[in-house]
Amino acid sequence: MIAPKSHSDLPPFPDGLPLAPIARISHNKLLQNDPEEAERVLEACRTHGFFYLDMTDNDDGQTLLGESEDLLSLAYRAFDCPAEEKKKFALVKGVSLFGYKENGTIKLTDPEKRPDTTEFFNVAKDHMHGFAESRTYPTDLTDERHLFQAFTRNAHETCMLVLETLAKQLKLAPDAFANKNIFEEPSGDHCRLTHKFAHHTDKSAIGLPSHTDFGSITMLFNWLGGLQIQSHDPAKKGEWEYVKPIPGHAIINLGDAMVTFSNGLLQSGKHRVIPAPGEQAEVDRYSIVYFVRPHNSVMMEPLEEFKDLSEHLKVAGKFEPEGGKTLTAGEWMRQRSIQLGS
Ligand SMILES: O=C(O)CCC(=O)C(=O)O
Ligand SMILES: [Fe+2]
Repeated sequence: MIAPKSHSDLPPFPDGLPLAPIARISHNKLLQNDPEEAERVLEACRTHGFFYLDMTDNDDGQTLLGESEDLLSLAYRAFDCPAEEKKKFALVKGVSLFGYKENGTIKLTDPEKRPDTTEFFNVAKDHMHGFAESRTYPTDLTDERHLFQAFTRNAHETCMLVLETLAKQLKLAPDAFANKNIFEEPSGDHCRLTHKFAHHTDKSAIGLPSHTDFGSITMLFNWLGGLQIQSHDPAKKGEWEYVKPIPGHAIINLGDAMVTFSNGLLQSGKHRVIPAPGEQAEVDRYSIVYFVRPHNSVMMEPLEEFKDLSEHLKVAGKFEPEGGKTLTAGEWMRQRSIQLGS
């Protein structure tokens, strides 16, 4: 294991690579209801479905940054144990999204059938808060229950600020999206710790194959490059561009559930993880992710206000619910997780 000890130990992100031109949004301005910043959030979510959130400019943001660093240290410890130990906590595909996913799994929709080089621990918000009966997790993780509780609550709140901003910009009730993602209701919300091995003998392997997240909104903290999204510039359409990590900034992206709720007005950006560029490729890569997913009883259909948009747009992932009927979020998540292989 080649784990960095802090930001200052990390090799630099090289110059001269194609960077995704995604907006930098101020968390503080969103908290202050700044109308121009709100407009920029809507624009980002109608185009890339991705933006940076500057968390350095207010106390809540600083708290979350601190918690993400604490979870990074925890991730170093949690993954640094024998594979056999970690596999005792394996998630069961099609049954539950929560638990350990080893590297080397293959996404069913990946045309090239490449194995991935990333292992995960998916830790359910409901298990950490006692909103649902918990599965087992390694004691390294359960010993940090309070950290998971604080991080998931704060990350959820920040994600709800984004959803409220979008709802207001779209002239909906402020809670039109937030009320589909109620913190205390059973849902697929979880914190994911990821670890990508620096060196891999299988040259066909990829960090994470291209995908869209399938929940409502994702908040991501990473420290090394490798994350890429596809360009929206018509001249470069489909070309992959790096989302360079910026210290003190989270990366926010929308998932397919928001595409469904908005009937295609809002976008879920396709993304993937490849080996970190330049010297960064020599270091194991970790990320800390919080996924907000609609709570299990929500119907996966457009909001009333968007039902008559002339054309019903399909979600970005090639996902069609079985039988074409409207699913509850619980069933939708189950079907998507089987397809994703994670
Ligand atoms: O690690 C990253 O930068 C992205 C992770 C990701 O896309 C995911 O876990 O869905
Ligand atoms: Fe993702």
